[in-house]
Amino acid sequence: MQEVDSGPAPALAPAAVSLAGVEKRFGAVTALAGVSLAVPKGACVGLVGHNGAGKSTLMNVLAGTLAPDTGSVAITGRDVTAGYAIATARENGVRCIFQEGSLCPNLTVAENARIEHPSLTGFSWRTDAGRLIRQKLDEIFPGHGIRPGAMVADLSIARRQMVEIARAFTVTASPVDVVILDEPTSSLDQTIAEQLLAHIRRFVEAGGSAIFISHLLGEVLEISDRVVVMRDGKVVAERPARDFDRDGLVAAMGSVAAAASAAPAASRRTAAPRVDIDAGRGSTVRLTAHTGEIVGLAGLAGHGQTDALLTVFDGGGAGDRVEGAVAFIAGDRQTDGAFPLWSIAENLGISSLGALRRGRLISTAAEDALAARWRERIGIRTPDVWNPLLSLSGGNQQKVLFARALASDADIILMDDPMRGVDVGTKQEVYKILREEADKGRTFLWYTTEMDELLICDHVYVFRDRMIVADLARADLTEEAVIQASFRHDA
Ligand SMILES: Nc1ncnc2c1ncn2[C@@H]1O[C@H](COP(=O)(O)OP(=O)(O)OP(=O)(O)O)[C@@H](O)[C@H]1O
Repeated sequence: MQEVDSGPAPALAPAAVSLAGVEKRFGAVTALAGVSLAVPKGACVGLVGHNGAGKSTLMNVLAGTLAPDTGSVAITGRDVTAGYAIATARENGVRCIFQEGSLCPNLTVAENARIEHPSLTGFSWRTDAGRLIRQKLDEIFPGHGIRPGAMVADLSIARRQMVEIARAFTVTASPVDVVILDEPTSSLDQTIAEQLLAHIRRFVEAGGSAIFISHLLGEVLEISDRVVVMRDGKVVAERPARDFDRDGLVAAMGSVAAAASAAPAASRRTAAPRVDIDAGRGSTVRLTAHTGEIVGLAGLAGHGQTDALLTVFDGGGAGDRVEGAVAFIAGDRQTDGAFPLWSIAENLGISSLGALRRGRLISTAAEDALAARWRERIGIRTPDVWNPLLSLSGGNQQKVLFARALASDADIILMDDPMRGVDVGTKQEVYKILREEADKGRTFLWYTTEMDELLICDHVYVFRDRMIVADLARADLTEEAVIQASFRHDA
């Protein structure tokens, strides 16, 4: 059913930016099959859709980084299609915060800010750029703790994302009228994400326009005035946000509404744990995980969860125990784990080379069969598994990393918040697969920032200041309990 709900007209004044009849093909893939979209002045438009629906492609067209095959772009009613490019977009006040990040790692925060502001010249450009970015960081993320002189490579992913966001809102020569945010909160923890949402609201209330793409539907409903749903390169629904609820959005995206989370099996703690490590800095609680268990790691981002996973990956220290083969699924595929120039099939099979070997060589047929099986099982959207990994949408790349670990013969699977950027329908599939695999005897250690995901776990360790500060049994697991444990309560 491909119907577009009409809803009330978005605005009488010309839209801040609009697209009409935009089509874009990549070889055999039609990423955009005739999309029209108008973003009113002083409004935030939420954009949702399954992985590969065409959201990022649409944003790239608006940002001037991709030329459409057909269709037009207008800014405040003026057709700007001819020769539309990044510079035109910028001059007309359109800024984009890309999913993949665009900062230069070997430059400082201030130097990265200067790249977007060529008007900052003269001896003091570095100080001026530093001041500009610091002011914006202070405004959006009070208490951010980022120095303008810091090298971007030394910043955590969350801080890099904060700089990226702040930079998009800085103004010198050209205005900021329309800001496009493609999954901007995917590496931010909840407190920082809320600071960003509050800033976007202030920005639109002051007359700015925003396009907000996210797979966190609660976030989209909270921030948006209107929501646009895309499916297979088309807009299939568009309504005021208040006319949607979460299930309605999920249905419009073409997925089934979330079922109750998979039930855990009865206690599995009969035998000795498969993982038993000191989780760091004087934790009194050891981190243990048994055969068949899904163990959650919670707490604010950067409080030692990833390091605990890496300790297990390295086999633990003296007095620790890690029994069985281990696989790691990274949350940040740009720095860990993905081989962008390799094919999807090669990326998927790299942890299963033993099983794929025929004689002394890796069998292409076996690699092909493995990739085809997983393409089917978690819906990796591609016409050909031998296409490069980079031809996939962000969420589909993440699915490949996930499939790689599950296809391997690892007993222990470590997950470093890998489900961000994966659409709601696929998430439900993956949760089911996790439980099935745990029932077959695998052990999962899962760092996640999403409460829905913690609820799938058998028990959850909460980290604070690089220590385990709580071990919550499933029965005690509530959002409040996790939040309370995550924050220090100095009386
Ligand atoms: N450079 C490219 N080469 C080939 N195919 C591409 C390229 N960029 C995008 N595609 C394809 O276009 C389609 C739309 O991708 P797009 O990245 O726009 O999806 P998306 O809705 O942003 O997905 P996600 O939620 O996973 O980020 C996908 O099928 C993708 O594989």
